[in-house]
Amino acid sequence: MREVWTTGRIRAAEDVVLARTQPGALMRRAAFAVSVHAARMLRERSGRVAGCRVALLVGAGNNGGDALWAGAFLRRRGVGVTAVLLAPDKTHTEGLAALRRAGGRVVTAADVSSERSDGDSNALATADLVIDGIVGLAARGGLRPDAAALVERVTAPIIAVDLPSGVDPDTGAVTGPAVAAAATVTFGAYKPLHVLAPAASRCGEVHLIDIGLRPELGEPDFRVLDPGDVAARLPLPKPADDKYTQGVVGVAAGGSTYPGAAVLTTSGAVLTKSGMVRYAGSAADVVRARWPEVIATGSLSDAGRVQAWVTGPGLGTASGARETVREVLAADVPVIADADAVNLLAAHPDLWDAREPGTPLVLTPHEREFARLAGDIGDDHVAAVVAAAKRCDAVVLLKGHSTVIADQDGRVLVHYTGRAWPATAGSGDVLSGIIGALLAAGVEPLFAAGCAAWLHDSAAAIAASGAPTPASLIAEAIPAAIRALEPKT
Ligand SMILES: NC(=O)C1=CN([C@@H]2O[C@H](COP(=O)(O)OP(=O)(O)OC[C@H]3O[C@@H](n4cnc5c(N)ncnc54)[C@H](OP(=O)(O)O)[C@@H]3O)[C@@H](O)[C@H]2O)[C@@H](O)CC1
Ligand SMILES: Nc1ncnc2c1ncn2[C@@H]1O[C@H](COP(=O)(O)OP(=O)(O)O)[C@@H](O)[C@H]1O
Ligand SMILES: [K+]
Repeated sequence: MREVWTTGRIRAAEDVVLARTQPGALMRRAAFAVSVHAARMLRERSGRVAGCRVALLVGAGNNGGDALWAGAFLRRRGVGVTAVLLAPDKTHTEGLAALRRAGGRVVTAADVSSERSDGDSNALATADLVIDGIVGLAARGGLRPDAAALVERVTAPIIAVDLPSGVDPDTGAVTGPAVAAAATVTFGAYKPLHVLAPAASRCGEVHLIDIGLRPELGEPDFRVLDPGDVAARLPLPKPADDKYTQGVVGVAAGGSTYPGAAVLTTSGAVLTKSGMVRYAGSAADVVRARWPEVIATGSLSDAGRVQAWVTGPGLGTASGARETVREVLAADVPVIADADAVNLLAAHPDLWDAREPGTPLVLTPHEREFARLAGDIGDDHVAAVVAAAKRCDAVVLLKGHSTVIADQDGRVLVHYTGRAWPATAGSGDVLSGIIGALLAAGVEPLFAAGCAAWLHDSAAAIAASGAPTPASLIAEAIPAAIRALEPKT
């Protein structure tokens, strides 16, 4: 499980560690790691390290200090290094002295922008690699114009120190010009921007360097599940199981207007776990035709017992749909409410009263549904989802390029995909079915949502395999996504 801390928490831990270490030791350790990754990138891209040229973009603070020290270490390996200073009066003193001692060159941003053609002012044009030390944890807003102008001139790959400059470290928002790095070397802990869209897509591969902060960090602000975490929670049939003991999933979705939603949601449920799936609604015939093993009935009252209900996809918002949501919420089993069920809950506050207190509820809005349910999402998606989860007394999963999930206790999981294959009509229906299957099997709601987001993305990647894929094929790839996890049977 990858653990993530916000910058305030990281700063506090740094203060403790700084107080007991030699001045500058932490920075040198961080910078040395940057130099190692920079050298590796140089070797991979040009087959050598000595003789290559590296330009450093150096801002006003310690992030610039890291870049300067990294430059000094690279000089020792025979790299030609030129530092481009954005704030010559505020440049990190020891870092600058170290680079100069090592034989590095130093120019100002103004020199580079003046288009002179001597070697130093050409540093950006001739660099094999650029190290971004403009701004780190202190970053606020997009790059300022002088920094943005410098970055615009870069053609070589960029290695970002701690984070790509110009992105918001705590929200991952990108509100102005920002660096797009080929790789990022970060220190002490992952920060939110490394796993939150859109900033995460500007990091390249992220390398975490231990600088001794972990013991001082405490509980993480949020977590990212890895394949092992998902595999450990997947419900697989045990020798003593029968079709009922594994938890029966009920699907109350779709209908005569949107029979496809009924099929896609049911597919997600059928393919995620063994046992039984029931369907209740006016698309019963279509569902039965696609999945003969599903027990399909025309109405909820005939549906029989289930251990979790999935509702919302393709349901519509007419009075019949409202009654379906009300009945499902009153059923005293965990419920996953998606799409129209979210819209109905937003539009008809009385529906909340139908819910049995304490019964798990997972809400899975996309951004527009979230806005109807809980107001404008703003830049800080994690804070907005945490607040909504508390207010709704539910697990809330916000869909998107990074999926953000929170429960009513403030625990947060984030899934960053880095691929956009699931952005296709009906894929949310499949996700609902997966969540329903995991809820029915007794997986804790926060992790049912988290594992489902992971499985869904993995199934989409397998189905797509480099070309666009429809939601039906995402569902069909669920077994392959599960097999790839090699869960213990
Ligand atoms: N603490 C430690 O032990 C260790 C810390 N380490 C390193 O320190 C980094 C944090 O350093 P930091 O706190 O000195 O600030 P930093 O991020 O360099 O910002 C510098 C200045 O940039 C400016 N600025 C702000 N926004 C901007 C924008 N959008 N565009 C352009 N400029 C902008 C603003 O200056 P202003 O111009 O407002 O005076 C700000 O003060 C951390 O990320 C890690 O790399 C490692 O060495 C490990 C050990
Ligand atoms: N840009 C994106 N990158 C990756 N995944 C995305 C992106 N946009 C949407 N998704 C995912 O695709 C699914 C879309 O769900 P949803 O919006 O409910 O679609 P539908 O209602 O058509 O089924 C969600 O799982 C969401 O997280
Ligand atoms: K940076």
